[in-house]
Amino acid sequence: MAPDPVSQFASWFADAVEAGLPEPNAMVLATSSAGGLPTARTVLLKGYDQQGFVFYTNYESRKGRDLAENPRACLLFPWHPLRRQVRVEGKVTKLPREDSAAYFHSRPYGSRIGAWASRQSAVVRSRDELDARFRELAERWPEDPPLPDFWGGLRVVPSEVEFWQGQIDRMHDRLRYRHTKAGWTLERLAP
Ligand SMILES: Cc1cc2nc3c(=O)[nH]c(=O)nc-3n(C[C@H](O)[C@H](O)[C@H](O)COP(=O)(O)O)c2cc1C
Ligand SMILES: Cc1ncc(COP(=O)(O)O)c(C=O)c1O
Repeated sequence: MAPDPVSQFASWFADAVEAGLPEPNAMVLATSSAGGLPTARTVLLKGYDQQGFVFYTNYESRKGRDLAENPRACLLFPWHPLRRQVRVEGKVTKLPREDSAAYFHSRPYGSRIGAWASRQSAVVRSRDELDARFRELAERWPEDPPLPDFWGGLRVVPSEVEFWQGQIDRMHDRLRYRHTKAGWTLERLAP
């Protein structure tokens, strides 16, 4: 195992890509409201480094509202064909606007209009209404829509990262990194 979880993640992520897993960067993001109600959904990992794990979303979506009132999250990478999973826990911070803008402008035009057209997680009357909103916004910005102020990146800053490897007889390997004042400590957990 690597001395820190991000280096170890890099190695397992490379294995997931190499193995040809569909959407190896898909991860389940769990959040909870201030009242303690948990929810989970899939998002795409768009970057990671020693600072943490980054994804992009609508800040006013259900997950966005959860994270505004309770900025803690758990990420789960379900790499079943490799008999592996990785779980990341930590605090969540917003990306600087310039970083969100750089990513937003790298997205296909339609996805950028889509971000504007979708009040993510709100109830919509019909598919037609959604499509009309898309067309209206595409007319407003025939090219280069700006970054919406309600959209951008979030970073999960890891405090614990667990690497799980399936083994025979359900005697799996579970190795957990925990951030302490002294740096990262690595512990083995019972399967
Ligand atoms: C494979 C996959 C990847 C997804 N990636 C994202 C993403 O990166 N960002 C995002 O906002 N929603 C993404 N979604 C949609 C979310 O799962 C979810 O439906 C949406 O963000 C609204 O979630 P919420 O109402 O809990 O906030 C993805 C869905 C799937 C199935
Ligand atoms: C609503 C939504 N936002 C953001 C993303 C992130 O990916 P991309 O920036 O590649 O569209 C996805 C991916 O499925 C998505 O469904």
